Amino acid sequence: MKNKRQRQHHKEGSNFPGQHLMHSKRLTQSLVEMAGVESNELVLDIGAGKGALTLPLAQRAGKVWAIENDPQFVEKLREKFGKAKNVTIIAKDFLQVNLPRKPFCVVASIPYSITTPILGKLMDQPTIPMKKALLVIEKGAAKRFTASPVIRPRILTWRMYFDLKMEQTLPPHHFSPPPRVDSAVLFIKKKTKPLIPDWCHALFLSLASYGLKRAEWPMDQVLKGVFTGPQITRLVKELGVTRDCPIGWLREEQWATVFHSMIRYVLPYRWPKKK
Ligand SMILES: C[S@@+](CC[C@H](N)C(=O)[O-])C[C@H]1O[C@@H](n2cnc3c(N)ncnc32)[C@H](O)[C@@H]1O
Repeated sequence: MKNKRQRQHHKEGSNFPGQHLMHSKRLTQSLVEMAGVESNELVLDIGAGKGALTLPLAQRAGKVWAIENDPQFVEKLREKFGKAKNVTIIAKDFLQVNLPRKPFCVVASIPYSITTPILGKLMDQPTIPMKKALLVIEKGAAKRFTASPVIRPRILTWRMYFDLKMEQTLPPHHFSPPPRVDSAVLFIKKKTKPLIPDWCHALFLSLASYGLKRAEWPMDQVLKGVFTGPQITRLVKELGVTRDCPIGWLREEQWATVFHSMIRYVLPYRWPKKK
Protein backbone atom coordinates (compact mmCIF):
# COMPACT_ATOMS: atom_id res chain seq x y z
CA MET A 1 0.00 0.00 0.00
CA LYS A 2 1.54 3.30 -1.07
CA ASN A 3 1.41 6.31 1.24
CA LYS A 4 0.19 9.72 0.03
CA ARG A 5 3.68 10.94 -0.83
CA GLN A 6 4.50 7.83 -2.85
CA ARG A 7 1.15 8.06 -4.70
CA GLN A 8 1.95 11.70 -5.57
CA HIS A 9 5.34 10.71 -7.01
CA HIS A 10 3.74 7.86 -8.89
CA LYS A 11 1.37 10.37 -10.50
CA GLU A 12 4.37 12.46 -11.49
CA GLY A 13 5.69 9.43 -13.36
CA SER A 14 8.84 8.83 -11.36
CA ASN A 15 10.17 6.03 -9.18
CA PHE A 16 12.66 8.41 -7.59
CA PRO A 17 11.32 10.53 -4.77
CA GLY A 18 12.02 14.23 -4.44
CA GLN A 19 12.67 15.04 -8.10
CA HIS A 20 11.69 18.69 -7.93
CA LEU A 21 13.99 20.35 -10.44
CA MET A 22 15.03 24.00 -10.45
CA HIS A 23 14.26 25.71 -13.75
CA SER A 24 15.45 29.30 -13.28
CA LYS A 25 19.01 30.00 -14.42
CA ARG A 26 18.92 33.21 -12.42
CA LEU A 27 18.18 31.28 -9.24
CA THR A 28 20.83 28.60 -9.78
CA GLN A 29 23.44 31.26 -10.66
CA SER A 30 22.58 33.25 -7.55
CA LEU A 31 22.82 30.14 -5.33
CA VAL A 32 26.29 29.37 -6.67
CA GLU A 33 27.31 32.99 -6.09
CA MET A 34 25.83 32.93 -2.58
CA ALA A 35 27.94 29.83 -1.83
CA GLY A 36 31.06 31.85 -2.70
CA VAL A 37 32.59 29.01 -4.68
CA GLU A 38 36.25 29.61 -5.60
CA SER A 39 38.05 28.52 -8.76
CA ASN A 40 40.31 26.09 -6.89
CA GLU A 41 37.56 24.33 -4.94
CA LEU A 42 36.08 20.86 -5.26
CA VAL A 43 32.27 21.02 -5.05
CA LEU A 44 29.80 18.17 -4.60
CA ASP A 45 26.40 18.52 -6.29
CA ILE A 46 24.34 15.92 -4.43
CA GLY A 47 21.29 14.86 -6.45
CA ALA A 48 22.42 16.68 -9.57
CA GLY A 49 19.21 15.91 -11.52
CA LYS A 50 19.56 17.30 -15.05
CA GLY A 51 22.43 19.56 -14.00
CA ALA A 52 20.68 22.82 -13.07
CA LEU A 53 23.38 23.56 -10.49
CA THR A 54 26.12 21.50 -12.11
CA LEU A 55 26.40 23.95 -15.01
CA PRO A 56 27.03 27.18 -13.04
CA LEU A 57 29.23 25.20 -10.66
CA ALA A 58 31.35 23.87 -13.53
CA GLN A 59 31.80 27.44 -14.76
CA ARG A 60 33.11 28.59 -11.39
CA ALA A 61 34.63 25.75 -9.41
CA GLY A 62 37.89 23.86 -9.87
CA LYS A 63 36.18 20.49 -9.90
CA VAL A 64 32.58 19.28 -9.59
CA TRP A 65 31.30 15.86 -8.57
CA ALA A 66 27.75 15.51 -9.93
CA ILE A 67 26.18 12.71 -7.90
CA GLU A 68 22.90 11.25 -9.12
CA ASN A 69 21.25 7.85 -8.77
CA ASP A 70 18.43 8.06 -11.33
CA PRO A 71 19.76 6.37 -14.52
CA GLN A 72 17.70 8.67 -16.79
CA PHE A 73 19.17 11.79 -15.20
CA VAL A 74 22.64 10.25 -15.27
CA GLU A 75 22.20 9.80 -19.02
CA LYS A 76 21.27 13.50 -19.37
CA LEU A 77 24.23 14.55 -17.24
CA ARG A 78 26.56 12.47 -19.44
CA GLU A 79 25.16 14.15 -22.57
CA LYS A 80 25.66 17.62 -21.08
CA PHE A 81 28.90 17.23 -19.18
CA GLY A 82 30.57 14.16 -20.69
CA LYS A 83 33.20 16.40 -22.30
CA ALA A 84 33.61 18.87 -19.44
CA LYS A 85 37.09 18.35 -17.98
CA ASN A 86 36.20 19.49 -14.47
CA VAL A 87 32.97 17.49 -14.01
CA THR A 88 32.93 13.93 -12.70
CA ILE A 89 29.56 12.19 -12.92
CA ILE A 90 29.02 9.69 -10.13
CA ALA A 91 26.05 7.43 -10.85
CA LYS A 92 25.44 6.28 -7.30
CA ASP A 93 23.34 6.69 -4.19
CA PHE A 94 25.07 9.55 -2.36
CA LEU A 95 24.86 7.62 0.90
CA GLN A 96 27.16 4.98 -0.67
CA VAL A 97 29.69 7.47 -2.07
CA ASN A 98 33.14 7.72 -0.46
CA LEU A 99 33.64 11.36 0.46
CA PRO A 100 36.76 13.18 -0.74
CA ARG A 101 39.75 13.08 1.61
CA LYS A 102 40.80 16.60 0.69
CA PRO A 103 38.78 19.75 1.56
CA PHE A 104 35.53 20.12 -0.33
CA CYS A 105 32.31 22.15 -0.45
CA VAL A 106 28.74 21.17 -1.26
CA VAL A 107 26.24 23.12 -3.32
CA ALA A 108 23.10 21.08 -3.90
CA SER A 109 19.35 20.87 -4.03
CA ILE A 110 19.09 17.56 -2.26
CA PRO A 111 16.39 14.84 -2.18
CA TYR A 112 14.25 15.89 0.80
CA SER A 113 13.45 12.31 1.82
CA ILE A 114 17.06 11.70 2.91
CA THR A 115 17.93 15.16 4.26
CA THR A 116 19.01 14.01 7.73
CA PRO A 117 21.11 11.05 6.47
CA ILE A 118 22.84 13.43 4.01
CA LEU A 119 23.58 16.00 6.71
CA GLY A 120 24.71 13.22 9.02
CA LYS A 121 27.12 11.89 6.41
CA LEU A 122 28.57 15.38 5.99
CA MET A 123 28.72 16.42 9.66
CA ASP A 124 28.65 13.37 11.99
CA GLN A 125 32.44 13.02 11.80
CA PRO A 126 34.26 16.30 12.42
CA THR A 127 37.35 14.90 10.66
CA ILE A 128 35.47 14.94 7.32
CA PRO A 129 37.06 17.86 5.46
CA MET A 130 33.84 19.67 4.49
CA LYS A 131 34.42 23.44 4.55
CA LYS A 132 30.96 24.71 3.71
CA ALA A 133 27.66 23.65 2.18
CA LEU A 134 24.80 25.52 0.59
CA LEU A 135 21.80 23.22 0.52
CA VAL A 136 18.27 23.63 -0.75
CA ILE A 137 16.10 21.64 1.65
CA GLU A 138 12.55 21.58 2.99
CA LYS A 139 11.91 24.77 4.98
CA GLY A 140 10.60 22.85 8.00
CA ALA A 141 13.85 20.88 8.17
CA ALA A 142 15.93 24.07 7.80
CA LYS A 143 14.04 25.56 10.75
CA ARG A 144 14.70 22.45 12.87
CA PHE A 145 18.42 22.52 12.13
CA THR A 146 18.79 26.22 12.93
CA ALA A 147 16.36 26.60 15.87
CA SER A 148 17.68 28.06 19.08
CA PRO A 149 17.96 26.64 21.65
CA VAL A 150 18.62 23.23 20.20
CA ILE A 151 17.28 20.15 21.97
CA ARG A 152 18.34 17.37 19.60
CA PRO A 153 21.71 15.94 20.64
CA ARG A 154 22.84 15.15 17.10
CA ILE A 155 22.04 18.65 15.82
CA LEU A 156 23.64 20.23 18.89
CA THR A 157 26.79 18.19 18.22
CA TRP A 158 26.87 19.35 14.56
CA ARG A 159 26.62 22.91 15.83
CA MET A 160 29.69 22.53 18.01
CA TYR A 161 31.67 22.29 14.77
CA PHE A 162 29.57 24.09 12.17
CA ASP A 163 27.55 27.32 11.92
CA LEU A 164 24.12 26.61 10.42
CA LYS A 165 22.04 29.44 9.04
CA MET A 166 18.78 29.61 7.09
CA GLU A 167 19.38 32.14 4.34
CA GLN A 168 16.26 32.37 2.24
CA THR A 169 12.85 30.82 1.60
CA LEU A 170 12.17 29.36 -1.84
CA PRO A 171 8.44 29.02 -2.60
CA PRO A 172 7.21 25.97 -4.57
CA HIS A 173 7.03 27.82 -7.93
CA HIS A 174 10.83 27.70 -8.20
CA PHE A 175 10.64 23.95 -8.83
CA SER A 176 9.15 21.68 -11.42
CA PRO A 177 6.99 19.90 -10.41
CA PRO A 178 6.35 22.22 -7.45
CA PRO A 179 6.65 20.53 -4.06
CA ARG A 180 3.77 20.92 -1.63
CA VAL A 181 5.89 22.75 0.91
CA ASP A 182 8.24 25.74 0.97
CA SER A 183 11.94 25.11 0.57
CA ALA A 184 14.81 27.07 2.07
CA VAL A 185 18.50 27.65 1.59
CA LEU A 186 20.55 26.28 4.46
CA PHE A 187 24.12 27.55 4.70
CA ILE A 188 26.60 25.48 6.70
CA LYS A 189 30.12 26.65 7.47
CA LYS A 190 32.83 24.90 9.45
CA LYS A 191 33.68 27.02 12.48
CA THR A 192 37.20 28.43 12.34
CA LYS A 193 37.50 27.41 15.98
CA PRO A 194 35.22 24.49 16.88
CA LEU A 195 33.66 24.69 20.35
CA ILE A 196 35.09 21.28 21.27
CA PRO A 197 38.08 19.39 19.85
CA ASP A 198 37.55 16.70 17.21
CA TRP A 199 38.65 13.89 19.52
CA CYS A 200 35.90 14.82 22.02
CA HIS A 201 33.10 14.35 19.47
CA ALA A 202 31.73 11.00 20.77
CA LEU A 203 32.07 12.05 24.39
CA PHE A 204 30.23 15.31 23.77
CA LEU A 205 27.43 13.44 21.96
CA SER A 206 27.07 11.16 25.03
CA LEU A 207 26.82 14.19 27.34
CA ALA A 208 24.32 15.93 25.04
CA SER A 209 22.19 12.76 24.73
CA TYR A 210 22.23 12.32 28.49
CA GLY A 211 21.41 15.98 29.22
CA LEU A 212 18.73 16.45 26.56
CA LYS A 213 16.81 13.29 27.45
CA ARG A 214 14.93 15.57 29.82
CA ALA A 215 15.39 18.91 28.06
CA GLU A 216 12.65 20.61 30.10
CA TRP A 217 14.09 19.61 33.49
CA PRO A 218 16.06 22.08 35.66
CA MET A 219 19.73 21.78 34.86
CA ASP A 220 20.81 21.06 38.46
CA GLN A 221 18.44 18.05 38.56
CA VAL A 222 19.79 16.67 35.30
CA LEU A 223 23.46 17.35 35.95
CA LYS A 224 23.57 15.93 39.47
CA GLY A 225 24.09 12.53 37.86
CA VAL A 226 27.46 13.81 36.58
CA PHE A 227 28.61 16.76 38.71
CA THR A 228 28.78 17.13 42.51
CA GLY A 229 26.73 19.82 44.30
CA PRO A 230 29.64 22.30 44.64
CA GLN A 231 30.65 21.69 41.00
CA ILE A 232 27.08 22.54 39.90
CA THR A 233 27.12 25.73 42.01
CA ARG A 234 30.35 26.82 40.29
CA LEU A 235 29.06 25.79 36.87
CA VAL A 236 25.75 27.72 36.97
CA LYS A 237 27.69 30.81 38.06
CA GLU A 238 30.06 30.41 35.13
CA LEU A 239 27.12 29.88 32.74
CA GLY A 240 25.28 32.92 34.07
CA VAL A 241 22.03 30.97 34.58
CA THR A 242 19.94 29.93 37.57
CA ARG A 243 20.03 26.36 38.89
CA ASP A 244 16.42 25.80 37.79
CA CYS A 245 17.06 26.89 34.19
CA PRO A 246 15.74 24.07 31.91
CA ILE A 247 18.79 22.34 30.49
CA GLY A 248 17.25 22.52 27.01
CA TRP A 249 17.60 26.31 27.10
CA LEU A 250 21.39 26.25 26.99
CA ARG A 251 23.10 27.67 23.91
CA GLU A 252 25.98 25.92 22.12
CA GLU A 253 28.65 28.01 23.89
CA GLN A 254 27.11 27.14 27.27
CA TRP A 255 27.13 23.45 26.36
CA ALA A 256 30.82 23.80 25.54
CA THR A 257 31.36 25.24 29.05
CA VAL A 258 29.46 22.32 30.63
CA PHE A 259 31.52 19.88 28.59
CA HIS A 260 34.89 21.46 29.39
CA SER A 261 33.98 21.57 33.12
CA MET A 262 33.14 17.88 33.01
CA ILE A 263 36.46 16.98 31.38
CA ARG A 264 38.37 19.16 33.81
CA TYR A 265 36.71 18.48 37.17
CA VAL A 266 34.66 15.28 36.97
CA LEU A 267 36.26 11.86 37.32
CA PRO A 268 35.82 9.82 34.09
CA TYR A 269 33.74 7.09 35.74
CA ARG A 270 30.95 9.69 36.17
CA TRP A 271 30.96 10.81 32.50
CA PRO A 272 27.81 9.74 30.58
CA LYS A 273 28.53 6.64 28.52
CA LYS A 274 27.82 6.15 24.86
CA LYS A 275 24.48 4.27 24.49
C1 LIG B 1 15.36 18.04 -5.51
S1 LIG B 1 16.01 17.16 -6.90
C2 LIG B 1 17.23 18.31 -7.41
C3 LIG B 1 17.74 18.11 -8.80
C4 LIG B 1 18.70 19.20 -9.30
N1 LIG B 1 19.80 19.39 -8.40
C5 LIG B 1 17.96 20.51 -9.49
O1 LIG B 1 18.10 21.38 -8.64
O2 LIG B 1 17.27 20.66 -10.49
C6 LIG B 1 16.92 15.89 -6.07
C7 LIG B 1 17.69 14.94 -6.99
O3 LIG B 1 18.31 13.94 -6.16
C8 LIG B 1 18.27 12.68 -6.81
N2 LIG B 1 18.40 11.64 -5.77
C9 LIG B 1 17.43 11.10 -4.99
N3 LIG B 1 17.96 10.24 -4.11
C10 LIG B 1 19.31 10.24 -4.34
C11 LIG B 1 20.41 9.54 -3.75
N4 LIG B 1 20.22 8.69 -2.75
N5 LIG B 1 21.66 9.78 -4.23
C12 LIG B 1 21.85 10.64 -5.25
N6 LIG B 1 20.84 11.34 -5.84
C13 LIG B 1 19.60 11.14 -5.40
C14 LIG B 1 16.93 12.70 -7.54
O4 LIG B 1 16.92 11.79 -8.61
C15 LIG B 1 16.87 14.17 -7.98
O5 LIG B 1 17.46 14.31 -9.25
